[in-house]
Amino acid sequence: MNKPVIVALDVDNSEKLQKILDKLGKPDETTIKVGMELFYHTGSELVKKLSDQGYNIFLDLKLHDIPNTVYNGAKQLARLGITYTTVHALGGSQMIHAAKEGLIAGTPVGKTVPKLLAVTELTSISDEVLKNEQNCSLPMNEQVVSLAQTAKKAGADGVICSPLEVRELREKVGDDFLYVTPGIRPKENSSDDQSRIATPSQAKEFGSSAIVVGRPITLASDPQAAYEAIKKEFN
Ligand SMILES: O=c1ccn([C@@H]2O[C@H](COP(=O)(O)O)[C@@H](O)[C@H]2O)c(=O)[nH]1
Repeated sequence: MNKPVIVALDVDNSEKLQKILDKLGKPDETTIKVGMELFYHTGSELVKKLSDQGYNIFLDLKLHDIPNTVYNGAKQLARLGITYTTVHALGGSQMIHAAKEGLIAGTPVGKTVPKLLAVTELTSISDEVLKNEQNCSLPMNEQVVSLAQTAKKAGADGVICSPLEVRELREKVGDDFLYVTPGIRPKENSSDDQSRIATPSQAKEFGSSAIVVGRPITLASDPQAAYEAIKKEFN
């Protein structure tokens, strides 16, 4: 089976959303990511609607709060028919565990519990920012491994990381864990807010379980051709 290319639908209205969805093919073969922009604009009703249409939904709200608040938030998200959701691993093991428990408690009987992915270091964070702004004494790869180990012990199903870290993560954290990787740029010399980037074929070579791609598809002159090319390169 093909590994998912998750399309990040970072748009601010339903018309733009529909235009992109029309290019992506059958809902039950498509995984879409609803992030802050779309969710804050349209709310949970849209997520339920997309789920009812058959899309696999990655709801990426990156919860990060005290464990009790995250438990109750995750419990609400589990009612929306989503496949994946996210927390920040930096929230700590108790918070990650609370998110998982909230998802279990909120999932309707007979439905599958959404997979919990913990964001390690955002793919926009560079080595310099990690050291000089986060004052982290570990190099990026060790910091990401450490956060992934914490997330796994706390009950997460996987992590969000850069493809550049997946090989080491598979060795040190295991293959029984999901490595979902944004920071995908089809051209190696891209320069934008992403920092730890890789091409779809590098992500495949390094062992990403799934890739998350936004602007290289949504801003392409032909989004359908861009999506198909990325799927081909990753699988
Ligand atoms: O570390 C992270 C965590 C999440 N993201 C999200 O992925 C997409 C990437 O979009 P592009 O347009 O391909 O850069 C975006 O929705 C982010 O919120 C991430 O990039 N890095």
